[in-house]
Amino acid sequence: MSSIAAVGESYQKFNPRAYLQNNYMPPRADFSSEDCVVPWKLRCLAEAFATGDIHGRTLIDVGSGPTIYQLLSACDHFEEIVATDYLEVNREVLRRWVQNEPDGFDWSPYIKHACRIEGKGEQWKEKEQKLRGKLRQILPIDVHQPEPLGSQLCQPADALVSTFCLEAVSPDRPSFERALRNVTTLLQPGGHFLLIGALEESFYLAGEAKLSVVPVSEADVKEALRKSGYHIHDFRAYLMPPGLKIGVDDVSGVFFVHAQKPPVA
Ligand SMILES: C[S@@+](CC[C@H](N)C(=O)[O-])C[C@H]1O[C@@H](n2cnc3c(N)ncnc32)[C@H](O)[C@@H]1O
Ligand SMILES: O=S(=O)(c1ccc2c(c1)CN[C@@H](CF)C2)N1CCSCC1
Repeated sequence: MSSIAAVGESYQKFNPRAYLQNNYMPPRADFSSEDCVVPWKLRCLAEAFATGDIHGRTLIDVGSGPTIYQLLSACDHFEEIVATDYLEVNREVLRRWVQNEPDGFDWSPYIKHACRIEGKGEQWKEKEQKLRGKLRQILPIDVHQPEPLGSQLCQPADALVSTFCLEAVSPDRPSFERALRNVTTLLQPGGHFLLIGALEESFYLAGEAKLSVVPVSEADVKEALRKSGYHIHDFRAYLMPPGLKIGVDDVSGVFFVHAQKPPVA
């Protein structure tokens, strides 16, 4: 079995509820200070969209998983948001959230925080409904394919978002770089890419699944973006406090990148 096939096999045991528990619920998900990692991530995304430079008809989220926090500040700037994931179990979690099913994950702390830092006086229920209205497609994706969305992509997107995906699905640095090159085909020339990921992480848990992660440094991420032709507008890193290392992963830090695909030469 190829190493990429082995990654796909390992994801068959991925448990969305356990993943959400490990990473998006207290005590790890702490909003008590702007210096905590979750407020830091939301602020990175809010500030990127607040520039007014990132807008258009369609934004694609690559490897959405069972989460929507990464789309909260995007929804005012795009007509349509496309969520994607490799696993049907995750796409079903997202569909149930969009349909406001009773067993959905409570994203309200994230939505309230996004409204607060955006400072537009938007009510959180208003933003929640707005995002539900914009999330019109939830598609299968495989970033290891040259055409990650297969024949489902009618035209390249105006922007991409991707959070904790590429390094978590790539067995090594070359496949990480290839995956980035593959997803870049989903983006219009001149389009913007907001990428969040784990620094120097080698594994994470999601229920029975123990997933391997290719450890990447800041330099590795910048090199991969350079090889795919991107201009980096902003690169930030967050050093994980020791208290947040509780055994569900060995992440050392988190990176945020705002990059732009060159316009057609
Ligand atoms: C660590 S989770 C990230 C989820 C979410 N974006 C977040 O910020 O928490 C990685 C996601 O990548 C998805 N995935 C696994 N293999 C993939 C592949 N070949 N192509 C695209 N996504 C994949 C998994 O199903 C999972 O939802
Ligand atoms: O936002 S995080 O930095 C975060 C959020 C998600 C993930 C990681 C980290 C690291 N492992 C990833 C596996 F790919 C998933 N965070 C980690 C500390 S507690 C709150 C969640």
